Amino acid sequence: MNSQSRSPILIIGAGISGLVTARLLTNRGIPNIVFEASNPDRSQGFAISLREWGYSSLLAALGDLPLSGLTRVVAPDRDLGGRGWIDQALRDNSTGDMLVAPDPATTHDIVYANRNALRAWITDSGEEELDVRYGHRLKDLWGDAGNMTVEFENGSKYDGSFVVAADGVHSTVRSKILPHVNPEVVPLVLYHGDFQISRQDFDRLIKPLSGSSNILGGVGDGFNTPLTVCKLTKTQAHMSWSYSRPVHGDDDPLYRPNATIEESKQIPQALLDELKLLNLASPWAHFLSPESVREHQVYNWIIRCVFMTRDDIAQGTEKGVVFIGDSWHAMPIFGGEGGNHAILDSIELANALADEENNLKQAVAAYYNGAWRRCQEAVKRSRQRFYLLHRPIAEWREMAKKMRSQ
Ligand SMILES: Cc1cc2nc3c(=O)[nH]c(=O)nc-3n(C[C@H](O)[C@H](O)[C@H](O)COP(=O)(O)OP(=O)(O)OC[C@H]3O[C@@H](n4cnc5c(N)ncnc54)[C@H](O)[C@@H]3O)c2cc1C
Repeated sequence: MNSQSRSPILIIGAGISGLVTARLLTNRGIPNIVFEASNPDRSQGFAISLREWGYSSLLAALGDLPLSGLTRVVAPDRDLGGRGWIDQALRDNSTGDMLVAPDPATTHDIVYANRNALRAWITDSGEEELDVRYGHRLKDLWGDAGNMTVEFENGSKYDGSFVVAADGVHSTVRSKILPHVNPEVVPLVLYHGDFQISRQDFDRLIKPLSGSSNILGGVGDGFNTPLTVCKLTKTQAHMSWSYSRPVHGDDDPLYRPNATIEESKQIPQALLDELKLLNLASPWAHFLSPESVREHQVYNWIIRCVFMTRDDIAQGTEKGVVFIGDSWHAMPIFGGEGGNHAILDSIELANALADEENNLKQAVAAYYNGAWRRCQEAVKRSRQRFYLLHRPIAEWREMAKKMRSQ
């Protein structure tokens, strides 16, 4: 059978996992179509960390591409010849002193990547163009393995052999076929602010502490305030800050698990009041002051975990669906792993589909057999990392003292 006459695999979602899957299937001549709810010009300016085990696997799967080809396109500091390096150091954000110094053995393990640029790089990493249909928000799906139909809010319908649910933590596919699987809100507070400053200000305020690192890590007494570079040019720095901490008691005004998207974009007075009391040193004090924050584009992330049983997965397979990325294992972002597992899922699924093209259910079972334990362990690790990163400052200082005396 030639690839034109085979029924396509229908991929819902053009995030990291959907695009990597589509790219790898397309490179292997397996027909597929990606459907994405948003428009092509959507912007997700912020960056994510790609770990060595994530980006190396991706480069290998794409045909042993060189790392330099990736960093040249996705590194936030690429315009200045940077490679998206981060030093993984943590500083006391009330003094600027180093608490956890960079470990020379691991400082090249992470590449920081601008999300928009990463999506474009994945899309372009092959000879044949990807078939991505933007403005297609999935409404419903039905059928069984080998014979699926998907319907979109714009009224269009498509037939295909199997559905790949790459539609993220709020997966419509999951809610349709496994409505009992609900994301669990993790009790933590996370605000994120986007802002731009001149290169002069960047060099004066941030660079003396960050050096060439694309993240300036800062921890306080049970809270975190990293400053991160999204894009650095000769004249401008597009930056973001995060402020995170565990939830305080039952009436925490900054914990709003039911906030709508619009509410999440508003800046609560309680946030400004709290930031004022943090006693931050420069440069954090400069960017996290109530006056500055009022000028920033602020977003309150509500962090959710998704957990599925083997039984859920088996039911999904019977209904002609395979899950990848956050749709089946969204995890707290503090491990910096979710996007990397989305990449590995996609690689492993594409390999399995290429090996067992005539038996899709078997291919999907082989994929889950490999991915299951990796993803469950990552969810656990990410939860633990949140608590480690938000420990009391006395513990951080004690740890720093011990490390210095070793
Ligand atoms: C603030 C933040 C920082 C993070 N930092 C890191 C990090 O440093 N390192 C890391 O590895 N991970 C990080 N993560 C996690 C990482 O972003 C996710 O794990 C990753 O994006 C998951 O990819 P995905 O393709 O599964 O889902 P997504 O990236 O969420 O993509 C899902 C896509 O599906 C589309 N979609 C949704 N519903 C529909 C529908 N009904 N019809 C059609 N399309 C639909 C969406 O528009 C979206 O494009 C971070 C997450 C956040 C929120």
